[in-house]
Amino acid sequence: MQAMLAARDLACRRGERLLFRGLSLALSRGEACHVAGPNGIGKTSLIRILAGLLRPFHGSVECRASIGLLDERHALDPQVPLDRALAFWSELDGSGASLMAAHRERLGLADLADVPVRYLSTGQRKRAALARLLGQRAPVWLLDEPLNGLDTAGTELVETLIAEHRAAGGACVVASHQPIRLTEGTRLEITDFAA
Ligand SMILES: Nc1ncnc2c1ncn2[C@@H]1O[C@H](COP(=O)(O)OP(=O)(O)OP(=O)(O)O)[C@@H](O)[C@H]1O
Repeated sequence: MQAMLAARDLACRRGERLLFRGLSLALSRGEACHVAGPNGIGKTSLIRILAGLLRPFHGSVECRASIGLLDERHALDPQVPLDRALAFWSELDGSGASLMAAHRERLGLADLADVPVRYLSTGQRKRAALARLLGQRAPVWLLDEPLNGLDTAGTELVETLIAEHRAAGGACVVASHQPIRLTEGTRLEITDFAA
């Protein structure tokens, strides 16, 4: 099967430091990879390279589908109520108001539609970013620390959403220093590629 996302022989340099080298990965439909490693090893840097936001020092990335990126930058207008902040994206993504309302409900945000984004808690903001990710309907998910700020139920929900995404033919890379349940997923330890 042809890979949806393939990275070949990546090296990453930040400032004067070479973080990793010789790193390759390939994901086909339905596959997932947990990128693991301690703080500062280069997980976020790898996600940003895969997303096309950071140029690798060496190597290449090929992606045959659109990417949904979830990271610490939630890109939700802090000044407007949650439903308007999400509507901005659902209009751009063409996913429709009723579908976004269903995503809000699924993420446990139904009662927060009128609350300005700046008043949301850390976990609520993460849930809102996940609602936007669902609305985006991108086949390749790049999730950077998706469990940060989430309670136990939120963690289980993320694991379920990833499983559903894969079952629907999507692929997923998850960078997380926390354990995450990815059925039959692969694990990539960045320390194995430390320069
Ligand atoms: N723009 C930059 N210039 C120089 N160094 C940087 C830059 N951005 C990140 N770094 C350094 O690169 C290293 C890797 O950072 P990165 O955020 O990729 O790590 P991480 O594995 O995601 O860490 P964490 O688990 O703490 O989120 C860190 O030492 C960081 O200080």
